[in-house]
Amino acid sequence: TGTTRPQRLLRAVQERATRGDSESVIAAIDHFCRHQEWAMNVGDEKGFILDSVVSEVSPQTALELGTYCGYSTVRIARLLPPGGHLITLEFNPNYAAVARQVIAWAGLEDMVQVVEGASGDWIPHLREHFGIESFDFVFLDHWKELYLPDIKLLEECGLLRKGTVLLADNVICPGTPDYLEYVRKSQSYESHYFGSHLEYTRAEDGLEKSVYLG
Ligand SMILES: Cc1ccc(Cc2cc(O)c(O)c(C(=O)NC/C=C/[C@H]3O[C@@H](n4cnc5c(N)ncnc54)[C@H](O)[C@@H]3O)c2)cc1
Ligand SMILES: [Mg+2]
Repeated sequence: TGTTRPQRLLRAVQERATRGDSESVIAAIDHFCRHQEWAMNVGDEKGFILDSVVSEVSPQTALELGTYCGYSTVRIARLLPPGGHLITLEFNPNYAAVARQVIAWAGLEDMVQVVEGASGDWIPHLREHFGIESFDFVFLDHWKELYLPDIKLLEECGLLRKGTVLLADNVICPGTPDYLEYVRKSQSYESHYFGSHLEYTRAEDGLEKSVYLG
């Protein structure tokens, strides 16, 4: 029983990145994924688009669905404004354990809450548990067939407000057809597609930014 890929990714961060330097943590993960082992992080090319949307929204409250190793968690948290906070949901305890260490290595543990459990179970309890009124920004990067049910649940729980920005990874590859159709057809969303590539490859992929209109 050797190590898992997330554990090897964490070791690469601890060996190559400088504690407290989130840019070096991001660079260490991208290097690991390009030169050692591909992993399903949003990556540097789509990460640049993620950065620009997060900077534009400058969210006080942010939610991420699917932490995995914490790469996009670090990308988002490093750009939060003073007082900003990111809740990230991850149901695999092994991934959550690695992500917590990656986030801590980047020195961002005070801005981030890694919550272990399934999004469908947790979303109805976020308000009472974390005192969240609504989210300014939501990043979707978990199982692709859960994107649609989970934003519908966020709507039903009143956790979206006029202007909440949703950003969804992988809308082309692996693809999220039912989610795309919904946000592009619904009168409640204003959607825009940012074309890019599947992380660390030349395959087409992209991010869909959808603003909730209430
Ligand atoms: C055909 C094909 C295969 C793979 C790819 C490549 C490719 C590229 C990508 O950027 C991808 O994001 C993916 C992808 O499958 N991502 C799924 C990501 C899951 C993470 O989220 C966690 N999780 C899953 N459901 C939940 C849930 N309810 N509540 C909380 N956490 C959840 C899991 O525990 C994982 O931490 C795949 C491209 C094409
Ligand atoms: Mg993804």
